[in-house]
Amino acid sequence: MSIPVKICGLSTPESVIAARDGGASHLGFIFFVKSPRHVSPEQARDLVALSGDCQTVAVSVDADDAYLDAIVGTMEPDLLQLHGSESLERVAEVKSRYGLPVMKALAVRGIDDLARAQIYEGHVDLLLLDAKPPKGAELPGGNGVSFDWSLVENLQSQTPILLSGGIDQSNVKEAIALVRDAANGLVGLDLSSGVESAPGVKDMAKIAALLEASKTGA
Ligand SMILES: O=C(O)c1ccccc1NCC(=O)[C@H](O)[C@H](O)COP(=O)(O)O
Repeated sequence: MSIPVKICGLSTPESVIAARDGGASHLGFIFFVKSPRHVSPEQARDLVALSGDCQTVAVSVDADDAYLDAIVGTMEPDLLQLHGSESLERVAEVKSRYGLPVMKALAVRGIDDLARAQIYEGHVDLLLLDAKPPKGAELPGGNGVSFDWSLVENLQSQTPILLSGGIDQSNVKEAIALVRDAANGLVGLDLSSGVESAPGVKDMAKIAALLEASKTGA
């Protein structure tokens, strides 16, 4: 049985097509200028035109209304991923302003970070558990590092969760097994660097291989 997989940081038609045809459930587009994966709302709109049946996700970091207005109005995403330190109040504002489902990303290093995830329960449509960025990192996500996945055993969430951070060919089998065995809310995976040949450069063969693994678990 295949599990939902979001491929994030797509910025070219080739990579969108590879993710779409490989069976990705969600396609993520990054709106964060410091990221090598950053796209403009207009670029995202053109890429979304190739997205087929995939859910399209606009990833922003503590964005203000003006920027979100431009993103939503131009690209028309299916889902908003908030990858900064957005409060519950800000999440509620965003949900009501755009009428779109919201996925809140949370940075995890230790057990206390998972406790914070519970705060968003019932207020967001999806949660994404990502690794805390390494010291000095410029990006809040897309760093290719994992957190200790054994921590998710402590989780009990009614809100569906995507597992993220440093998933690649070397550990995807373990990640899939975690999702398949989970009775705690984990429903799928999210990844970016693990299907790249260099930061921001997606590798079509890696995308195809990872998505194939998500179907077979092998
Ligand atoms: O990927 C980025 O460059 C990025 C920049 C700013 C905010 C979020 C970002 N990525 C969000 C994602 O959903 C990534 O897929 C997630 O962090 C996992 O990335 P990776 O560890 O590289 O698989």
